[in-house]
Amino acid sequence: MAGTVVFDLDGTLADTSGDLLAAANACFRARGLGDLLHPQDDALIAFHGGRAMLRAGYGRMPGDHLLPPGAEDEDFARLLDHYGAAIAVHTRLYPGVEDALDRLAADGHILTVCTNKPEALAEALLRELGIRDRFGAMIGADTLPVRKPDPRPYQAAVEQAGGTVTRSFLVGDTETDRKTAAAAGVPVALVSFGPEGEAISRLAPEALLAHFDDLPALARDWLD
Ligand SMILES: O=C(O)COP(=O)(O)O
Ligand SMILES: [Mg+2]
Repeated sequence: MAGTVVFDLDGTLADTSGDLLAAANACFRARGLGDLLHPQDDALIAFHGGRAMLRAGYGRMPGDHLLPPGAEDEDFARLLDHYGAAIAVHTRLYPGVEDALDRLAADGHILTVCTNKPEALAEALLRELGIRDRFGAMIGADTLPVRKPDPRPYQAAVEQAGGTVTRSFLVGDTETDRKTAAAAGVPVALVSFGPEGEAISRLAPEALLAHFDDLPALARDWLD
């Protein structure tokens, strides 16, 4: 019997770090701070989301630089504008994603997305990457009043795609994903091809995913 495979987006299906970091750096430049984040070395920060990037950059400002009140909210809005205007310039699917999605679908599994990216941006990116139609549903950060690690977006992603939570698992890349799966009572496979490599095992996922080629066998193990 088949089941449902739930995918995180940033850092899991696609390396979005280049475009995310470019959007954050545009905000810092607008404040005369220059590029505070490094387009390659800061991928791990990018995968923790827009506000995480802004806070990391602010932490690197010269000691005498003071931000006006409300700067983070203002910059976050600016970041989303920049990002939406250049969402798939550097962004690429990780190796083997499309083959793995083909094989999972051929094995009868339902595929769905649960991301903490705002829904409109996630929709746009999945379309740009040519994979939106592979997924039965897509729940973003603002689709529901709550976001991951609350289990409800996960549950909605499974149920809107026609699946059952008890026969599902999450593929993700961060502690947020680890906590979401635990809250939903399902296993998580964390990718070990990201910036943290195998050190991601510190989060004690039920499995590490070293390459998308390994996912169909894992799905058979866990869901059949
Ligand atoms: O934008 C974020 O906060 C992270 O997005 P993700 O949940 O797809 O990794
Ligand atoms: Mg992620």
